[in-house]
Amino acid sequence: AELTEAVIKQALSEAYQKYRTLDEGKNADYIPALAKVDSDIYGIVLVTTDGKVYTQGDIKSEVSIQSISKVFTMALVMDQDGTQELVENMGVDATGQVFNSIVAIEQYQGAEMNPLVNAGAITTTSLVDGKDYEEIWGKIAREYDEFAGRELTVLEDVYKSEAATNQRNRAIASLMHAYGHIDDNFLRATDIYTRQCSVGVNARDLGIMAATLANAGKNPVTDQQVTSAKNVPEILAVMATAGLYDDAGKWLYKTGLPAKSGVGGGIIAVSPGKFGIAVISPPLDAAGNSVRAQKAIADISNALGGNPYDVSH
Ligand SMILES: NC(=O)CC[C@H](N)C(=O)O
Repeated sequence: AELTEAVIKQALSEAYQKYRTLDEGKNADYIPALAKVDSDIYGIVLVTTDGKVYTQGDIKSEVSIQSISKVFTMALVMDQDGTQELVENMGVDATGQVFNSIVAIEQYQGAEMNPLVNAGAITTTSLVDGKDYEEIWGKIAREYDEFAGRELTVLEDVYKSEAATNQRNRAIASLMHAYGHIDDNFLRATDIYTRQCSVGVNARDLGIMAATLANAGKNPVTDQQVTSAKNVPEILAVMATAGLYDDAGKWLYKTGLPAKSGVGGGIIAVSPGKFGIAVISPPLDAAGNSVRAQKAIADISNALGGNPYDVSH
């Protein structure tokens, strides 16, 4: 199908209606504040690489970005240090394990994994240069703002709730320190990581962030080059192999799209050169991926010929 306005609107509206009453999955509850988020929030946003924004449902409610943030800190570190740094530190391979796996760290002493699982992500955050917490946080926050095209804020209740209950992530950071991947500031890195996960985003923000990746690192709404174009194929490769954790294979099989989920209920997906798409819906499946978001994105992308491996249309 050609990507006309009518075709896009139709695909969004069909997927929105089809899954509105779906009653599967449940909110993440290992971070207490997430259990309290309204499970009925449901919004879909598709942004084309020429900057047109299409929306359905709730595009105002903010949820915490959670693991989707990992993609944008990865981009920041690639711009700072070049693209080899991460490969040499924690690697760019799927773990086949849950996102906060300790087994995956033990297996190769913190190597042979990737920046999109907790161990690799906290390590990536630890690599952002800066003289103190404030300077490092400022760089991360600015990067996210530029991807979204507006100033985002931290959801302080989510931050406090996770900071009080993130013993497991502190253990992960400590192990990554023990294996020489993170320096002595591993607890500060964990705290900054927790803060980055608590940034509030609505479906529109996530759609624009995804479209910036679809558009070679240039935000198609603000026209700002946010990250170097040469980083993007490498970021998308890691999203394809590990963006939906241990279900990344199933997802890629169905859609062909590099994507990233977060336990706040958001998923972004990228059809390179065509569009970015995002859905927010908090109830998750057992792997920690939004149930409605996976279904809606798969339907919409397949209706629009978004799968880069499918050249039959
Ligand atoms: N998968 C996720 O979204 C996890 C992010 C969450 N902040 C954690 O570290 O556990």
